[in-house]
Amino acid sequence: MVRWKQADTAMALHSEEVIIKLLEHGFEAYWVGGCVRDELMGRPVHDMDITTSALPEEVVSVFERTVPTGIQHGTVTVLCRSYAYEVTTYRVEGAYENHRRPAEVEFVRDLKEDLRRRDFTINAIAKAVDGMIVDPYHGMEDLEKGIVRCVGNARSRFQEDALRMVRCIRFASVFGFRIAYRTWKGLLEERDNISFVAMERFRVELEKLMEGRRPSRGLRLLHRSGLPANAKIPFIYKPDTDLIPIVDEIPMEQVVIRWALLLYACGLSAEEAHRVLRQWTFANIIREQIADILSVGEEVAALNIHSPYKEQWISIVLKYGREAAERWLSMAGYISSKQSGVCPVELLSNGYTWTEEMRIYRLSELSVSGKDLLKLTGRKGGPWIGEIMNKLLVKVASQTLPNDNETLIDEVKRVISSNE
Ligand SMILES: Nc1ccn([C@@H]2O[C@H](COP(=O)(O)OP(=O)(O)OP(=O)(O)O)[C@@H](O)[C@H]2O)c(=O)n1
Repeated sequence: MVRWKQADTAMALHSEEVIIKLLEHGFEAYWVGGCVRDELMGRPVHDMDITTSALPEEVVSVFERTVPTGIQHGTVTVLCRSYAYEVTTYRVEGAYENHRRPAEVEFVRDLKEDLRRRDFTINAIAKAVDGMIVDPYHGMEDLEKGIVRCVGNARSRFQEDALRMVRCIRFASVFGFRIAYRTWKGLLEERDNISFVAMERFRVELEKLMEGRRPSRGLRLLHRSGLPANAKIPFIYKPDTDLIPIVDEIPMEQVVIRWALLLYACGLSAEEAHRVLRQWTFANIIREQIADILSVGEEVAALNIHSPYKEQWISIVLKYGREAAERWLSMAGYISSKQSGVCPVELLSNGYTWTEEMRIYRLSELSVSGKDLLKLTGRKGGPWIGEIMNKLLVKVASQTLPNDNETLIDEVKRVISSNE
């Protein structure tokens, strides 16, 4: 059994079962692509792709549970226990349609030919079930030197699939690799074809780039490549702001804050950020999470220095939620190391504690209700109830008032009589 240090043990074990079964039926089969690359680099392996000499229908006949994912392009998904493996037949690719996918593929029986049609040398390494590495295009050497290099002619590789140009920059950025001269040259020569790539595919690469080690480098490379302009994507990157390098300092797990900081550094308001993120085809939920962080910042910028800071902060927390508020505090902390004035010092040092100390978040948690207010005042219902209840919520949440019925009724009386 081959030991995979970077892969989930069960995932590796079952993928090996798949390979062995293909071998038992007289076919060749290897692990290939990202899993081999990531294992060699000591990076976590997320999925394990298999390449085989078996034709798609032969793969289907060998396994009990398969899904014909992209059978005309040679890919069958093999289900083994709770794992799914993409098993792709050795192939070379015919003419490409719109620089996106080959109109037809030709299945071949030689692994080296299959590896030759792959994008980069570091992705063109195969691993056999006995652990032997097949690396005809010297991907291991490029891994060691830290180089992203196309297999063979760069222009041809980029013509086949224009997304590979963005992948090239993504790999360079995430791995901290440099791009081979001819590969970069080929990219610049082919960059117009990026317009054939769907925004969703571009965005997925952008997301991976932002989750990587040094997003600022990838953003700079993207800017220099001219790809975003050709893809007609609203690329908001500003090379001259000294805030962008801070994006790299934010932990990868907090990628939402990285995005918010990038958009902030490029001068976008929450509303503009929302629009750009929609054009980039981000899911609603992520879009809102990012824009909410910026909204918190906008509300902080508008705080009234003559009113109690704590209560004003708590009302922002209540409006956008604790997560967005704390994310903004974190982002403001990073920015403050480079730029003053983004957040009042009092808030920067106390914001987390104030937020942590909140005991209630919702009107329903107050010990008075709208009905109590109606009974107490004898007035007709209307928006005034919501206004008073919200004031009470802010005061209780920020611990200016205790959450007991008697105190809150007194406060209501005071507010009404003073017409606040
Ligand atoms: N445009 C592409 C996409 C993929 N590949 C080949 O298919 C493999 C698997 O592709 P994919 O799973 O999309 O990416 P990974 O290389 O595995 O990288 P990651 O998981 O980091 O996206 C790649 O390694 C590469 O050999 C390619 O040649 N051209």
